[in-house]
Amino acid sequence: MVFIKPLSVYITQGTPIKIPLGCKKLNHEVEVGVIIGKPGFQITESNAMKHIGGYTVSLDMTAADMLAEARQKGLPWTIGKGFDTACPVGDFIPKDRIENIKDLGLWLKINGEMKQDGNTKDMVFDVPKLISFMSQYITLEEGDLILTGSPAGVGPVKPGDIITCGMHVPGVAEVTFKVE
Ligand SMILES: O=C([O-])CC(=O)C(=O)O
Ligand SMILES: [Mg+2]
Repeated sequence: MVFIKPLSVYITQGTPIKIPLGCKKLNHEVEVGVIIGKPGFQITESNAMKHIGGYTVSLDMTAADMLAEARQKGLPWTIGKGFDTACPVGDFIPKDRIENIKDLGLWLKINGEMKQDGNTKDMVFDVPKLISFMSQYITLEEGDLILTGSPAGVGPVKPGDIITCGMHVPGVAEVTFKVE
């Protein structure tokens, strides 16, 4: 199952995360962001890594109550996943800085308290599989950003919270966002 966020909803550090109108449960989901470096259609799993340009620490911010309602009614996820500021991203991490994308630790803290601490080795579908699957249907373009699913510990944020997140990789800077 894949969904799309509008291009206009991604933000970088310095811009606060805003709770969408009427949302009563805004969840954090830290995810590895994969940035496409070389376009492709119907990419095989064995060729998938060649299409990656780099990575970023990403947040799949989710209006969980609105998403739950849409899910229950069988309606699209557009607002629950695609409201303004729903896709905070960190700096570009060149591909060669990540030794093994299948064994990469990522974490998220709220106000200094660890909430998510996972590893890509626990992913249901690994990164090459995700790239291959999506590209069977959608041409991937240079600069496309694929969020890859969140580890355990997803939960709500509230106004004033400071979210920090990062990867367990020496030299990869942590990312900070404020919730407004
Ligand atoms: O919100 C969801 O149910 C799905 C999702 O984005 C994730 O698991 O990362
Ligand atoms: Mg997610």
